[in-house]
Amino acid sequence: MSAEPLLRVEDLKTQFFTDAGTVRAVDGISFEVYEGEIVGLVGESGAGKSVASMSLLRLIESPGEIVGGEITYKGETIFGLEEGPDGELREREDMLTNEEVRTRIRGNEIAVIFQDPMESLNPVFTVGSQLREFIELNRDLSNGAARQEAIDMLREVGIPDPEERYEEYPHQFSGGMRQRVLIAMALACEPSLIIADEPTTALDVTVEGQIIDLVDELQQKYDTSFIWVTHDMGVVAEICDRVNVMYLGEIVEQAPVDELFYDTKHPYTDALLDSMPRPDRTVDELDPITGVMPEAISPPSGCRFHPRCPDARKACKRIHPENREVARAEGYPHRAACIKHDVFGSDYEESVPIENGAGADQQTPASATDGGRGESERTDGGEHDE
Ligand SMILES: Nc1ncnc2c1ncn2[C@@H]1O[C@H](COP(=O)(O)OP(=O)(O)OP(=O)(O)O)[C@@H](O)[C@H]1O
Ligand code: NI
Repeated sequence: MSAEPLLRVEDLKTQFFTDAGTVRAVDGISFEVYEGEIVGLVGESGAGKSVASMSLLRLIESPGEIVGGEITYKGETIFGLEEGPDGELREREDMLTNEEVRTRIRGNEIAVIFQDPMESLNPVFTVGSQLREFIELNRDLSNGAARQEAIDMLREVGIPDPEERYEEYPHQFSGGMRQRVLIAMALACEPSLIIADEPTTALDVTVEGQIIDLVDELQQKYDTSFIWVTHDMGVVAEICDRVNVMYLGEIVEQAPVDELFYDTKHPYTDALLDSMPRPDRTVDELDPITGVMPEAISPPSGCRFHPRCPDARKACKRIHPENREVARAEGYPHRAACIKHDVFGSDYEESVPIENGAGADQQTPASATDGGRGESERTDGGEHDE
């Protein structure tokens, strides 16, 4: 593990101010991406994975806003706040301007691949011309040189007959082929980091496997770092070096991938793993995670997972744990936000178990159970605006 991470995210908070209330979509997440590694962001739908990804490139639009935290990329401040003379938070002086993020960072340094290639490809232009124009704009190449580069890139990502396919339109490509084009586009400017938001979710399993193999191969060749967003633990196992598990806007566990699978420290990760089909288990043995994830608008008190957690005790309703280092593996921290671990020094052991599962009310919002989130204790002792 090299000294300085490529990307450092600290206590990032992104909220949406809606008529129904404030959606705390990303609620204080911290993680790093080192050079050449593939870091997973995994969790159920609504966990905040996409909002977190978009925040990294400052692509959040109104009514959404990054309200706190710090994003540092290669020593530059993509986002950072400081306290002004009047005590109000303001953007830090060294924070990159919108213009700088747009021209210097997006595409050139950090590229994004989205789930639906049709959102990123224009149906009325040929695939080749779009790729060529993108390369021309970003790399200062002549039209002819950019065209050749585009064809080479199409070949590189495994598009057969790239000269002919260059002249075709996006609808003439299959889903998997379109996703390959987006990978070519992401790689075209040789970025140091690619954020891939569920890029294989819409594909069938065989094609998904092919795309994952391709990314693995390209990653080794170019040494590009990736943030890989997915809800699929199988994909995580295939591709990630380290993993962040998200639940309701928070990272609840973070570890190198083998460590996460074989020495799981958070009950939510356990539940995700149990709900995943595996070769050593039959379908009947699959345990769906009980209950549904509550809304990010009114998260439960204490540990946000406690209403669905098989290990939950009364203390879990009260204490809101931060993601704290509970072990080390392969030179990296293994962090978990669960007070059953000794490092939290909580009264978990003496606390009475809560009935979850059959018969128990899974979805009781905080307000109905424990007087609301306002009464949660934080384990980090820091000040929190709850
Ligand atoms: N524009 C918006 N306005 C209001 N709320 C939003 C907006 N975009 C996202 N959210 C909310 O933010 C939370 C996190 O959403 P996000 O899309 O990041 O989840 P996700 O983990 O990417 O889920 P999925 O797997 O379905 O893509 C959700 O509660 C969602 O409803
Ligand atoms: Ni998403």
